[in-house]
Amino acid sequence: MSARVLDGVAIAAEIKEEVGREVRSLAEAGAVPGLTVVLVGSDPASEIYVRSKVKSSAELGIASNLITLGVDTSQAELLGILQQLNEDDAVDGILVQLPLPRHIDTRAILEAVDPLKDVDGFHPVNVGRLTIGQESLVPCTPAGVMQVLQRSGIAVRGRDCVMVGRSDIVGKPMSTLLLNAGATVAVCHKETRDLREYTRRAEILVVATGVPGLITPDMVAEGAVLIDVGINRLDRREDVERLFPGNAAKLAAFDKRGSVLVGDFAPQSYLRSSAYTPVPGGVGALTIAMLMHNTVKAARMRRSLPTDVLEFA
Ligand SMILES: NC(=O)C1=CN([C@@H]2O[C@H](COP(=O)(O)OP(=O)(O)OC[C@H]3O[C@@H](n4cnc5c(N)ncnc54)[C@H](OP(=O)(O)O)[C@@H]3O)[C@@H](O)[C@H]2O)C=CC1
Ligand SMILES: Nc1nc(=O)c2c([nH]1)NC[C@@H]1CN(c3ccc(C(=O)N[C@@H](CCC(=O)O)C(=O)O)cc3)C=[N+]21
Ligand SMILES: [Mg+2]
Repeated sequence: MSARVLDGVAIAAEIKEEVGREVRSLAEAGAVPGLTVVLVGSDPASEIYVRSKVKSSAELGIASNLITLGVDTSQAELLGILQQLNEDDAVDGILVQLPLPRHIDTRAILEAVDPLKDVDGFHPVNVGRLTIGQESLVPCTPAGVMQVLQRSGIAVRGRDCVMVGRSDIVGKPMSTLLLNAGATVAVCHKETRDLREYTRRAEILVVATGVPGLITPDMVAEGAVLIDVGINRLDRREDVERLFPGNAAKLAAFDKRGSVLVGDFAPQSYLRSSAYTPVPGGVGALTIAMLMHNTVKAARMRRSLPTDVLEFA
């Protein structure tokens, strides 16, 4: 079977186009949506992501603001900044980039963001609302996966879905969205005794573990849809050779940049699928598009404007 590549970049571009139209109509009504990103410390990966969020905002006409804080910022200082942002009427969306330095209690910070401005969808109020199927701000990566499925004509209702990973930011909200959409969902993790027993049964297999090449062809049902959320940077040539035997393009990419990005699926498993999301260029591209979507949604919610015009998450 020849597998279809689900082009995350193209789908993200389509969504950004739609969100851009919403931004312009809000701006005409005098309500330019505003997004503030808070970055504590200087993790290089976080700096890249944050820059790309600010750049996308600018492209769409969202007023973005980046607050960069030193790695020694105290939890109390960060809470004080969040309180100011919660009260600032020009700020529709607040995102605190994760991971935070170890001396800061991540949960305490996520709970300090006004749920109406919580564009990550990580506040317990939004988690709860999602669970009971009420309108909420939905975590960007899982919401992006639902967009990929929907816009690629892949039905979810009644299908057997397996989610590998149970984190609060990807695995759990992803399994909730699939369940709410009518799928039968199994959620697997490190303590799952026989992972293959589950993955082999999946018609739609979503994997977010951060383990490069975890899912091998023997773990995939013929014709399954594979959604690879994992983003792993390989910086040793022998790891690239092991995961991509005979793949000249990946090796060339490695030799050019000194590292490559890979997902959680061994590439040979794609051959058994009917469709799959590549890494890079798959789910990752959707995350930022959905952040832009959530910022506009937050702007509309806070002004009691209808959100159904853009309700696709
Ligand atoms: N595309 C995007 O936009 C995004 C991509 N990511 C990427 O997705 C991946 C996951 O992120 P995140 O959810 O934050 O990661 P976490 O580390 O928080 O969670 C990983 C999950 O995978 C499970 N897991 C790990 N190893 C195995 C294994 N060998 N077998 C079965 N389950 C396993 C863990 O199980 P247990 O709970 O038992 O420990 C855990 O539930 C990462 O690669 C990350 O970079 C993340 C966010 C956005
Ligand atoms: N509060 C918070 N919210 C987040 O949403 C959040 C976070 N913290 N911390 C880190 C993770 C990771 N994340 C990604 C964003 C964009 C890409 C992305 O654009 N990926 C592209 C390009 C990747 C590249 O070339 O480097 C791709 O996969 O094709 C990936 C991953 C958001 N996260
Ligand atoms: Mg912590």
